[in-house]
Amino acid sequence: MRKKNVVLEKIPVSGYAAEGKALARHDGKVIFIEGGVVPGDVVDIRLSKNKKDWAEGRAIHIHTYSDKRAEPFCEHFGTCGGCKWQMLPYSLQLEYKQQQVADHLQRIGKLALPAMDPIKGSRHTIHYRNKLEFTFSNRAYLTAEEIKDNEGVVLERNALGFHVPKLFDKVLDINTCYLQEEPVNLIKNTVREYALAHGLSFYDIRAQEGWLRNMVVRICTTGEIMVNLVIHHENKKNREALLQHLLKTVPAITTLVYTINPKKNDTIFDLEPKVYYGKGYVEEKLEDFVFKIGPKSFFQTNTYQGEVLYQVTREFAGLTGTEIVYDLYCGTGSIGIFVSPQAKKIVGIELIREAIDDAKENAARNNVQNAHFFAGDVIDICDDAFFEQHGQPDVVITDPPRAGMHEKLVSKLLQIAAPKIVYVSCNPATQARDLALLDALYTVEKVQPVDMFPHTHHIENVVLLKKKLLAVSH
Ligand SMILES: C[S@@+](CC[C@H](N)C(=O)[O-])C[C@H]1O[C@@H](n2cnc3c(N)ncnc32)[C@H](O)[C@@H]1O
Repeated sequence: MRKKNVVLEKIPVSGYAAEGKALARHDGKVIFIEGGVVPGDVVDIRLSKNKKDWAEGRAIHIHTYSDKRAEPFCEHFGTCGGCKWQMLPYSLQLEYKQQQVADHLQRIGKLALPAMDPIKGSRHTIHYRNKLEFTFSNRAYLTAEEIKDNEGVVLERNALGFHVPKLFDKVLDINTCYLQEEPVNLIKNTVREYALAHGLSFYDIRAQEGWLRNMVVRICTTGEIMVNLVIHHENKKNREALLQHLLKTVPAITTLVYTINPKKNDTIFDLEPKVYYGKGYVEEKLEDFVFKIGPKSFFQTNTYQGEVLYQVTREFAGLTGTEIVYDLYCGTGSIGIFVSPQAKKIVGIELIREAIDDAKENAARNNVQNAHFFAGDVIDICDDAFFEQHGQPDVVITDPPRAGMHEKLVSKLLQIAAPKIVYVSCNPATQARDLALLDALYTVEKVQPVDMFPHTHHIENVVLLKKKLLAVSH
């Protein structure tokens, strides 16, 4: 019998597998390990799954620390769910990500790979995000040490920070976060201190009550800053006092909005943010294109690497000005708009209607006249009549969500048989699965991973597919 809850002792960690889990081999099995370990560490692992060929578990003790380790820079490392790879030097993070992409394409996709260029690392390894969402909670997460060191002391249980992984009702109070540039920490700490000093209630997710719920901060490379404060119900006096105090303390804020959310869930997409100060949106730049980002708009969260990603996509598309380009899963149309000067026509398709409204507005703001955007499910929209009406694509750019492309869309792409497909993916595993299906008609010509999220295991990967020259039998 293969027992669970077995502890394997003194196992050397050898590498990384998917989803940021570390990897070891023992007794003919592959062991996937959680718990922030690094290749070169020697660890004890408590197994939670134990199958014939593989097992899964958590490192419970480190006997020997790898000489590959780096010193984590954040005081919240280990508890916070973000930046989980701080214990790895950035050069090694990139090496493992590159390896992951190659492994997925070869193992899942069973593909012969062209020589891969090295992953494009991020110019900024901290302060690279333009958007963060902080959560207010009256159930602060306290570490075992905090509880032990403060015996008999009543600890502050109101927190403004991030959800702790796997604990839906616990929020880690964040002091300094390195994901966004200043003055974002000043904004967060100003709001928290004011709320505590004035007895404003922090949300209780279990009881579904409390006034302050979330705060979303966007900081752009243009210098513009937007804060969206999400409150449970209107309280004009408290709201105005808090927002005025915030503006006075942080005059760099260019627009301040608030959203009233009395619902059980946190999504604000079905709510109307109200502008308290400024124009109600911010503007972000990618090369010479300017994008309007409202409180509900989607935009690549790492602007610097978003630009690099789009440059790779444009280079792979190899446009000459004569091509009809389909931009599938186009979001707010940013890829299509970015490549539009080099194309004859852009056809963008996206499920979310509001994103398509933004795409149209962004096209108009940038004086792009050859881009056309359509709201709906790619599977429903991409039928023969649609291609007939808008033209057969010379290049298809596809950028699906983590789940990858629907099989029906893959079949349609095989039927349409555009000369080139540029596949942008935030999940190399589903990308590899889709590429295996496309292999019937396409060859992988180029592979370029781009690191959008330093200190995390997340990988973005761009693949250029070219239609095979199939032998014609007479
Ligand atoms: C990874 S994002 C791509 C965004 C965009 N290309 C960009 O660079 O900003 C994936 C997009 O696919 C959209 N989406 C998801 N399922 C879809 C579907 N079935 N049909 C059309 N769009 C879909 C999502 O709303 C999301 O905007």
